[in-house]
Order: sequence, then structure tokens, then C-alpha cells
Amino acid sequence: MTALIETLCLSKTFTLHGRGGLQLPVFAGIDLSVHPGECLALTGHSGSGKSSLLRCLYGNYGASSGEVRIRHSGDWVSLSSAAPREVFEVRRRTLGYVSQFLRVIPRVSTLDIVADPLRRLGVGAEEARAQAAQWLKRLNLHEHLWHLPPATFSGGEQQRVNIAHGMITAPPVLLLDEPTASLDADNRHVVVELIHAARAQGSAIVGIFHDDEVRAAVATRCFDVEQHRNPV
Ligand SMILES: Nc1ncnc2c1ncn2[C@@H]1O[C@H](COP(=O)(O)OP(=O)(O)OP(=O)(O)O)[C@@H](O)[C@H]1O
Repeated sequence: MTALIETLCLSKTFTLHGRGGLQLPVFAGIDLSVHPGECLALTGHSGSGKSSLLRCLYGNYGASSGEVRIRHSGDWVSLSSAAPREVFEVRRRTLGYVSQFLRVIPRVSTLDIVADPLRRLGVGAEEARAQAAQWLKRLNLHEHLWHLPPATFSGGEQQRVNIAHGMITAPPVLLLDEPTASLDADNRHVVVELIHAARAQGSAIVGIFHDDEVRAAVATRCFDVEQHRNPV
């Protein structure tokens, strides 16, 4: 079976321009590949580079060397060399990302924020809103909040909106940055079930899960970023 996301000798070094170009090496030589139905958990101590690696996989951080490749519409796309428009298309149809924090759009309701990724795929407004409502219900977000912008929601409520927004299109490749960090036990359990369902549908998932129980419940493999630490 073909992997859906892979890295080839991926390295990341930050250059601190405000500090006279100081080099901050984070990781080097990372080769990984994730297949449909797998959930790869990134592990390693705080500061080992898990979030930086996840951001490289999404193309938010450029690689210092090496490559991130995504299987998109039957072909490999290298995020490092793809044109911005192609990266946009990969994210629209193939590559989903649930960050820890919600980027709130002023005055847009929660329902419309969650429906938006479906609308971008051409789903009609009514159908997209109906599916968004199902996701919000599944994630136990009170119905009286659906028509409000989520700017004032609690951390856990915002995180659930983020999860619904990131998972509603069932992206073939899904990146999860601590998706349960702000959730109570019941909602953690819901998210574990949603991750299982995404795997069963054939998504390839890469995530950071600080909660040991959640990691044990969802991960099919672990990848220790620490082992690839690039010493200064
Ligand atoms: N944008 C950035 N510019 C400069 N340095 C950065 C940047 N992002 C991360 N770093 C540095 O890279 C290293 C790895 O950070 P990263 O957030 O990836 O680690 P982590 O393993 O996810 O940590 P944690 O578990 O605490 O969230 C840290 O030393 C951090 O200071």
C-alpha cells in the first residue's frame, strides 16, 4: 500500500534574524511515512521539535533540507517545491490540520466556520450546515452556541470547534496538534472515537498527544523526534 505522507531526510534549523542570524538546529535526517489507516504519534521531551515537525508536514514551516511529500489526487506533491496555489489545493482537498488554537473570524458563526471547509469543496450551503450541526452535536457543543462567533468560547469549546472544522471533510491526511489538550474526559473519549473512525475510513494521521491514555488509545506507532535531535 502506498503511503499518503512521507518525509525524506527532513531537517529543520531556525535562523534567528533578530539575534544576528543565530542558528537553532531542531531535528535532522527524519524519514517517515504514514499509510492509510495509520496514526503515528510524535513523541519526545518538551522542546524536542514535535510541533515544528508537524508544522513542516503542513508546510507552515519550510524544511531546511529534505522533503515533505503528500499523495494528492494520485500523485506525489512536494510541499517544499510546490507553488502556493498547489499547496492551497493540497490543503483544501487532501491535508487537514487541527491546531491547538482556533483562528477566529470576526462575526462568522460557529456553524458557518465548521461548514466552510465543505463549502470550499463545493457542497451546498444547506447540506454543509447540516453536516456541521451533526459534528457540533457529536462533540457536545451546546446548540445555543452554534450561531455565535466562537471568540468568547472557553478553551475546550474552541478546541471542539477546531476539531469539527479540521475533520469535517475527512481529509486523507490529518495532522493533529494535541487535539484533546483542553477537553474533559467525556469529550476526550468522543475525540478518540472520531480518530478511530477517521482511521477506519483510511486517513493517514500524524499527531501529538500529550495525554498517555489518549496516545495509547489512538496511536498505531510512535515516532520519537528526540532521536533525531540535531545538536548545536
Ligand atoms: N518559530 C520559531 N522560531 C525559532 N525557534 C523556534 C520556533 N518554533 C520553535 N522553535 C524552537 O524549536 C525547538 C522545538 O520547539 P517545538 O515547539 O517544536 O517543540 P515541542 O517538542 O513541540 O515542545 P512542547 O512539547 O513543549 O510543545 C524549541 O527549542 C523552540 O524554542
